[in-house]
Amino acid sequence: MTQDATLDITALAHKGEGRADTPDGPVHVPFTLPGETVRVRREGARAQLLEVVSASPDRVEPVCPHFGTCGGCVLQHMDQAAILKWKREQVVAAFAARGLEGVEPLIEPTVDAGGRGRRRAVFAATRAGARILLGFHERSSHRLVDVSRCPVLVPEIVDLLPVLKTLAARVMPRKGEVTLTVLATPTGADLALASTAKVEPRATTGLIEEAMAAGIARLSLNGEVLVEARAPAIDMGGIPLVPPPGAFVQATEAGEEALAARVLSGVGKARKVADLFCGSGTFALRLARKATVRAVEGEASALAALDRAMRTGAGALREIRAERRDLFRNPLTAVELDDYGRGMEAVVFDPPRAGAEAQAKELARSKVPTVVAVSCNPGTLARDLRILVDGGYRISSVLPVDQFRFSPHIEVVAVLSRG
Ligand SMILES: C[S@@+](CC[C@H](N)C(=O)[O-])C[C@H]1O[C@@H](n2cnc3c(N)ncnc32)[C@H](O)[C@@H]1O
Repeated sequence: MTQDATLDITALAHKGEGRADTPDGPVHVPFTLPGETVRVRREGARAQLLEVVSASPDRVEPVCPHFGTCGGCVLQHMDQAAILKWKREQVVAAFAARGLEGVEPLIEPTVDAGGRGRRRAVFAATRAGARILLGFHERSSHRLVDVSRCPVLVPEIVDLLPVLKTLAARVMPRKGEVTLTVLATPTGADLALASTAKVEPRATTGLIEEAMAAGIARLSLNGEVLVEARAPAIDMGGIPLVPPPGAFVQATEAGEEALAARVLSGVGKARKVADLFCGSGTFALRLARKATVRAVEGEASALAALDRAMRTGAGALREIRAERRDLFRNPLTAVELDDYGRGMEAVVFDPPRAGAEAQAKELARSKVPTVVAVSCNPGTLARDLRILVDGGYRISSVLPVDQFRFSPHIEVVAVLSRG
């Protein structure tokens, strides 16, 4: 049952939605801010904003015409300095929930790492009658918002939007969507298409010609490279890396620099380092300039890319021993990490959102002097740090990094040591 109401927003919940605390429980209202009084249409624990009756001083004009419908951004109505402060508070709250309150003074101000914009984007495209829609899904919906501009992406990707639409049309299934993963690189875009459509050889030729005419560096379809006009290489601390099609890379260059700088300073003078969940070597390739590195990762294609980058940078790098391993089921054990006194001097881990609980338990039993934890999820990070602290580690610094402007996401690097 819907019902119109006037509510006072008391907090910004972790998904970036305003929250009103009412006698019958919390109500979440997207696009509102703490301190605001708002008129809403309420349905149970959620409500739709109708009018801001009294606005927060942190309220600003959104920069994008798609804001409000497009599910890509949730916080364009909030001043950037206030967003950075709120993101730090999310880390503080996650740590406090695990009994790590004493760490609060060590949590630094959030680094604004939006830089020139996100260099990697994942779009969906679908057919709507005679038109192709390309963009992001509406919030909590399968409907697509057809995006013509986007302030969070680097301009090179925005300029490609019309071409992406025509390329998507060529591989559009009768029903459903095409997924387009785009990475902007200095040599041109790396475009990875995923589609369930059966694509005839003639259509593939047209696809390749059109992509080449648009200056796309590499084009792949369902994981298979169709054409590579130029290697889509990105710089990893001076070493060129060609990531696998559609693979994970840090969202912004500025974000990667901020995370990598803290990883390197956290590791310090350690000369034997493990980089766990290493991907294609964002940290390993930088660490290997001064240390021998054991790089562990679950994805074979990421390790193959790391291997090629290692060979390219051979003269500048020490040994990187790369290993494919499922670190959830089979973490590096305390015995392996310590290797009877000849083991790791530092361990870096950067897991997916689920965190690295099994690995943290092994580290907690080890004698590794320094651990650097990188995370995109403060909740699982706090859980893993609790395990490390209970195992005798001391947290020495915590750096929140914001590379997802206007979103509730936050990355964190925590440095720990044991005496
Ligand atoms: C957040 S990414 C970090 C990658 C890398 N550190 C970087 O900055 O580019 C997480 C990585 O963990 C890997 N991964 C996910 N589950 C894994 C598992 N169970 N075992 C090992 N690696 C895993 C993913 O393939 C991905 O490369």
